[in-house]
Amino acid sequence: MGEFVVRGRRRLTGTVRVNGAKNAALPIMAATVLASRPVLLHDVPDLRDIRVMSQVLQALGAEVERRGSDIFVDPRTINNYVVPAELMQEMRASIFLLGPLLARLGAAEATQPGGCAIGQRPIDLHLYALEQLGARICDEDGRTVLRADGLHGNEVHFPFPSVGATENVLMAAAMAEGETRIRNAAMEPEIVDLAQFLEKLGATVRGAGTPDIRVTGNPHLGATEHTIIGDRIEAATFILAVAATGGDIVVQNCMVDHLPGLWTRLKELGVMIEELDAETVRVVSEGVFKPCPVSIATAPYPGFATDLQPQFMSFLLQVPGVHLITERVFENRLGHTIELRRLGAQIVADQRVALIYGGHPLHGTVVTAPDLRAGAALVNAALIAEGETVIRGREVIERGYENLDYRLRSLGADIVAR
Ligand SMILES: CC(=O)N[C@H]1[C@@H](OP(=O)(O)OP(=O)(O)OC[C@H]2O[C@@H](n3ccc(=O)[nH]c3=O)[C@H](O)[C@@H]2O)O[C@H](CO)[C@@H](O)[C@@H]1O
Ligand SMILES: C=C(OP(=O)(O)O)C(=O)O
Repeated sequence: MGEFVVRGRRRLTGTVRVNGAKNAALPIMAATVLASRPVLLHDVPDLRDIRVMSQVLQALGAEVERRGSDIFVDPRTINNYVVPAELMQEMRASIFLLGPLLARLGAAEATQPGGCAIGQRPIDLHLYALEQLGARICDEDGRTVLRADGLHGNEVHFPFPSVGATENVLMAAAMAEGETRIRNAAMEPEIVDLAQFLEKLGATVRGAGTPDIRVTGNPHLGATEHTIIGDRIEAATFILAVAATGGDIVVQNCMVDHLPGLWTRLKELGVMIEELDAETVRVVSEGVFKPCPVSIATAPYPGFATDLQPQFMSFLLQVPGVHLITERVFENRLGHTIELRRLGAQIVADQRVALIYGGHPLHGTVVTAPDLRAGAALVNAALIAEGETVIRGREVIERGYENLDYRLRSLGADIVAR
């Protein structure tokens, strides 16, 4: 198991460019199954999940090649509808293959997906949505098997705006006959990016980014090139790091509109955020805050992103006051509170709610990343802690952050990977 070693209390200065978003790239890579000719994707981060998705596509019969920060996919040779069980276990995003495979080959077969252990994460909404489009679903020895004699547009009404289920049905609907209406759809920027990719392939998608999406399918989707949007969670992780440590950084390829809840809260606390242009921000912070209680609750977009909740908690450790964080999206996403306490953080938590007593000094120790964003939160906390912190489980963090140590070092942090 690899680790990061951080010596904290360094001011961060310089410029960092945000990579393409993992959570936009993964569904778009799955959607290449729908294309009838080769697809070129730009700005795809080189992360383990992306490599696993490439392996899945290859196992299905596609030709996949990384060319620098691009990924080339030739889906013409896809002829297998079974997602290998060992690759399914590697990541949650393998479930994205169900919709595209069903649409293209009339069948899809998969086992339960893996991914971060932050809750039960069932796939019932994915299956419900695909069933509405004509899938027949059965369970065969723990494998979920879907079959369809052609998909047909229909109404899909989600009881909860699941990001992954919205993406899965969007992809299936892009090739289905007729119109699909998705009600209570997820509105995340990654959904909009997927919809734009599907439009470039030849589907008609209206309303992506709102709760009411209409898709008119096209059985003969073509080919395209597409640049993946900047990763809003990665951008915010860097911004919260400098807000807490103090410093002055410029963040490039940062979609200002994609982080609605964060700006107001940071500005209220005295962090200066200057929009240099639509994709570049300058963040200046003293790293010293007046007492100010903060309360946030995570929610689907445009609410406060659950993928930022752990990093925001680390930041609040630097702000004097009693703060409240409520995790509403996943039922088990406060695992970092135990590890943050090892660093001296004063936090009281149950499964969904945490009270953070901010403004107390942190001191370096050995901690373990329980999941991806929790691991990023530990790195950020180590940046403000006195002395040396060892963060075990580097691979877990590198699922979502490419070259994190190198990029933080370039901003002046004392961090090494080993
Ligand atoms: C690869 C990717 O893009 N991952 C993101 C995606 O995950 P993912 O697509 O898995 O997240 P969902 O929006 O589907 O899940 C949200 C909630 O719905 C529940 N649920 C979901 C599907 C289902 O069929 N049944 C069900 O009950 C989940 O258990 C969870 O409690 O959105 C999450 C919420 O913003 C983010 O934290 C993840 O980083
Ligand atoms: C939880 C995440 O990813 P996944 O859904 O792939 O587990 C994440 O990106 O924070």
